[in-house]
Amino acid sequence: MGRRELRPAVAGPGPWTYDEGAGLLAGGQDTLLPDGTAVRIATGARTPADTTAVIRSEHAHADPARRLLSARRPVVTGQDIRPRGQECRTGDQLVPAGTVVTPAVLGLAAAAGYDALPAVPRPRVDVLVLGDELLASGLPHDGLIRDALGPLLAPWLRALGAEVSAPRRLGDDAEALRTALTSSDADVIITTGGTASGPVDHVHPVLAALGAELLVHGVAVRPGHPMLLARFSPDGPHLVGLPGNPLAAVSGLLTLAEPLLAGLAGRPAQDAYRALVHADVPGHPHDTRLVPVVHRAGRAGGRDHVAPLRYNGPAMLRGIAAADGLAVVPAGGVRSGTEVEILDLPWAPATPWTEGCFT
Ligand SMILES: Nc1nc2c(c(=O)[nH]1)N[C@H]1C(S)=C(S)[C@@H](COP(=O)(O)OP(=O)(O)OC[C@H]3O[C@@H](n4cnc5c(N)ncnc54)[C@H](O)[C@@H]3O)O[C@H]1N2
Ligand code: MOO
Repeated sequence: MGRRELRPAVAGPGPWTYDEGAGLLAGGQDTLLPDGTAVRIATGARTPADTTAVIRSEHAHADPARRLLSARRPVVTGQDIRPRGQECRTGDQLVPAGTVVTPAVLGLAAAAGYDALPAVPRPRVDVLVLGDELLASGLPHDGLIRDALGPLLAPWLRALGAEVSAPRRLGDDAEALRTALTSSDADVIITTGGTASGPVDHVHPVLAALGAELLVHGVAVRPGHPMLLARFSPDGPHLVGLPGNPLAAVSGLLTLAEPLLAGLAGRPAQDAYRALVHADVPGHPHDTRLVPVVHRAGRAGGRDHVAPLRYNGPAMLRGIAAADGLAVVPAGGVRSGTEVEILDLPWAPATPWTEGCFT
């Protein structure tokens, strides 16, 4: 009983007699603890009925010769005994319907004894990257550029709760696109590029040939205005056509793909909120602009705000790579000190490395 790791469970006022050979382990049978006795007990083991308290080994003094245990400090009834049902009672609602099953929710469900949970599965997404000019590795050269969207989209879509297959690069090949669309068994197909009306822009012609219903055909947003949403039949699958310009694609990802995925997964879409913008932001003459921003804490009594970032052109990614949100800037632009709506990016607030060269 004198060894450090032992924690005696005691019944009634001390001192208590104990049996050196006895002990209770986690998962053991229920036992009794007569008044005036102690038994060593492992953390997590069920305390015997009538246990008054558990004493930490460092607060107990054992006399092996007399097989007598005493407490070095006052014992409070119930100390170190974790009662049953501390965080919930039978019939309590642990999480409301529609809750995202995070790792913590899974743990809570298991702790409460659930073996299965009714859940809406993650939407499955296929990503098709179009463009003959795209390289999968190495430095851009001879008019060929790196595919920036395959690497960006897959993890971003996973962060939005989707199950994503490895992006496929199809080039500018109408037949390959048609085959990929008709053979996909995903809930959502996301294409990049080919949304315009040039000779190798195959998205619209192929969708028309397949009889897809065009639900969104361009939006009044810059960058990203050629983005589109289509549906192959009333119960899906959906197709989100993202423009090829990388920041235009991000714009469609946040404003079309994200709410669609949330809807398919039975989740509410992102809560809109507004923040003070800390600089004049020029606007488009008639369309809304989405501008990468970073959140900043107000200094010296100033209010928290967002700062717009440079490198925000349709083909650019430096701004968004430093951002933690996109500001929704109405046509005509906003003056410094105006509140604007913010679309959050699905990761932690940006670190201050954006200071200086981006703002
Ligand atoms: N007649 C019109 N032409 C265009 C319009 C329009 O309204 N009418 N809108 C322009 C706008 S705005 C955009 S944005 C582009 C969208 O065109 P596409 O979706 O057909 O995109 P692409 O031509 O394939 O590519 C545009 C640009 O982006 C580069 N790109 C494409 N994919 C990637 C990728 N995976 N990684 C990096 N860069 C990529 C591509 O090389 C082009 O430079 O249409 C305008 N035209
Ligand atoms: O959508 Mo485009 O990116 O506005 O150039």
